[in-house]
Amino acid sequence: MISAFDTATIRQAEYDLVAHAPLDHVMKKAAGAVAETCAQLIAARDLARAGRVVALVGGGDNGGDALYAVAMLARSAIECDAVILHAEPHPRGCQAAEDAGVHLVRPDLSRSPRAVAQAVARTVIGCDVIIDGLVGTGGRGALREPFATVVTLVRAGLADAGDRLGRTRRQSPQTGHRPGTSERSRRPLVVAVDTPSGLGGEDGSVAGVHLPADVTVTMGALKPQAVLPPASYSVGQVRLCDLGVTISTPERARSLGAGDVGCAWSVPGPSDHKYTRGVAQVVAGSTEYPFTGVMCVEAAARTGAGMVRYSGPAEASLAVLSRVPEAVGAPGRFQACLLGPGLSERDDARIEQAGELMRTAHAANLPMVLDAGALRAWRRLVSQLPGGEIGPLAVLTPHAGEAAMLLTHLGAGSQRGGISRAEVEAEPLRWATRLTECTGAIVVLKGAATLIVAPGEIPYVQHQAPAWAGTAGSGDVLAGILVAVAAAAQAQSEQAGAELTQADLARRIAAGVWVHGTAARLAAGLRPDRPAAVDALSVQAEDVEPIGAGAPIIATDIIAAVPQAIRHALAAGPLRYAG
Ligand SMILES: NC(=O)C1=CN([C@@H]2O[C@H](COP(=O)(O)OP(=O)(O)OC[C@H]3O[C@@H](n4cnc5c(N)ncnc54)[C@H](O)[C@@H]3O)[C@@H](O)[C@H]2O)[C@@H](O)CC1
Ligand SMILES: Nc1ncnc2c1ncn2[C@@H]1O[C@H](COP(=O)(O)OP(=O)(O)O)[C@@H](O)[C@H]1O
Repeated sequence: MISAFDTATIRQAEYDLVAHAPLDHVMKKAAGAVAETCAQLIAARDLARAGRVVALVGGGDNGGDALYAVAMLARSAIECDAVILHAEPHPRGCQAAEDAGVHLVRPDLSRSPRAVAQAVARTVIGCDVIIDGLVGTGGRGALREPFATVVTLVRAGLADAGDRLGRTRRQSPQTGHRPGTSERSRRPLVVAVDTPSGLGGEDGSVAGVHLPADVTVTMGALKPQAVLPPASYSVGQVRLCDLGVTISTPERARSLGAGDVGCAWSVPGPSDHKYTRGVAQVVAGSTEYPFTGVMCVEAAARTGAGMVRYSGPAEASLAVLSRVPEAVGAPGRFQACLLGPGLSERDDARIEQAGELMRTAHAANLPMVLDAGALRAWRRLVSQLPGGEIGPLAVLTPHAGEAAMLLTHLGAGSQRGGISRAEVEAEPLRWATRLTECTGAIVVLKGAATLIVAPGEIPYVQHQAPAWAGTAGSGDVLAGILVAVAAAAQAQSEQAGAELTQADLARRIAAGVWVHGTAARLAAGLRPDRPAAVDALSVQAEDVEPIGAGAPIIATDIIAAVPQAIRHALAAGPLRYAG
């Protein structure tokens, strides 16, 4: 499990630690982790020369960390510059850097931000690693000048270097030459100290310009921006420097790892049979989208449902049964239902069928997953329920557009005119939380990072899926996985004679999201574990997964990889013995 805490909480814990330690002891430990990371990245470049590092230094302790880091690197013969961008940089850090032979560059800060930024850009040219020590946890609001212009220019320079690299790579087929790791990683890598400058929001939102990092070496504990989107899309690989802080307050967000999923997963034992493993009922597809049900049903079956029942239009039933002959067309008992993928609002018969199943599930307090068409038909469906309440075991799976539509429909925004998709994408946690408050349901807000939010619970955020997973039908596969997970959870509770709680269901749903993302990784040819080894500083530079790693996939490839993803989770989870 990866846990992120509020920045203010972490700062307080760090202050307590620093107060009882010798002068700059904690800062040197933090700087050591930054230096170690830079040295590893440079070593992986396979250079004939020693390598060059440029630190961008702001006025606080974040800049102090950067200065001590370059001092350490300079002592191991790496060429280092520190660009001082504040009138009063950390004095002992500056002294240490100077003593170690770091070249201190002091642009004239009375000049225009552009002139200062150009001086920075000139220093950065040709370096291997940029250490971002402008602003850390002490940052307040959007970056001020000259930092904003410095960051804008450095970003532009990095993009140009990336383009030049791209052109070189495109030429390689003519020469038959395949670029090696060192050539591929020629663009300077950005190592952020604690947090990329400009990313400071506690909820993952991003205000203004920021400097995206390839690696973020974070101190003490993970800050919200390390896991919450959209900020989390700019932290790169996160490495945690354990300063020995203890934090007793609840997390801001959590992410399940393979071992957690292995623990949460229902596995059949000798006394189990198809009914105790969970029966999933799927209502998907319509005359407009006849084949959506195929993906939902197959995904549910491959996730390990004891049985999958399917209801849909006649032509769709034929398609489902020819692809998954194990599916059952006859109605009957079920432990969880999935309503909505490929459901058209114009298909009254199907909406009526979904409404009937919803009433059955609601009356029996069974989990139900509502996706796509069921979200669009919200008013028609939910108004049929007693009190118009969907209940705590409902799981809503909108993407940002659907979430915006539903929030608008529920009157959740403060502005007239409703909520837009862009607003949800800019503040996904805020809006997923709002949606969960308005409905009382578990909300799975899908995206590159998928949030799983339940009222009053710590949100889960899962980052496993590669961007290749954003392909038509991928959400149908997720919905199929989730209904199987929900059916298994309900069946297990029934066996134990206990009520399935919303918190337990939310955790299992997060595990289902992990399986979807991991299956997509495997299908795309990536290793199952996303290289975000937050508890290790020793991860190699090759482990930094570039954007675009892997290969295109289609949704059915994800289904095929589901069993392998589950196998991986179970192997990482506990050994289970009878009794
Ligand atoms: N607190 C601690 O005990 C420890 C802190 N450490 C480091 O210290 C950092 C926190 O240090 P500080 O509290 O000095 O804060 P920072 O160094 O993060 O930021 C403060 C500086 O940034 C400026 N600033 C704030 N908001 C800005 C904005 N929007 N635009 C431009 N400039 C802005 C301030 O004027 C000030 O100069 C951490 O991120 C971490 O890197 C580590 O050394 C570990 C121990
Ligand atoms: N950039 C991305 N990176 C990772 N996963 C993504 C990305 N974009 C979309 N996804 C995932 O792909 C799925 C798309 O679901 P959805 O939008 O409902 O598609 P469809 O309706 O075609 O099935 C979701 O699980 C989402 O999290």
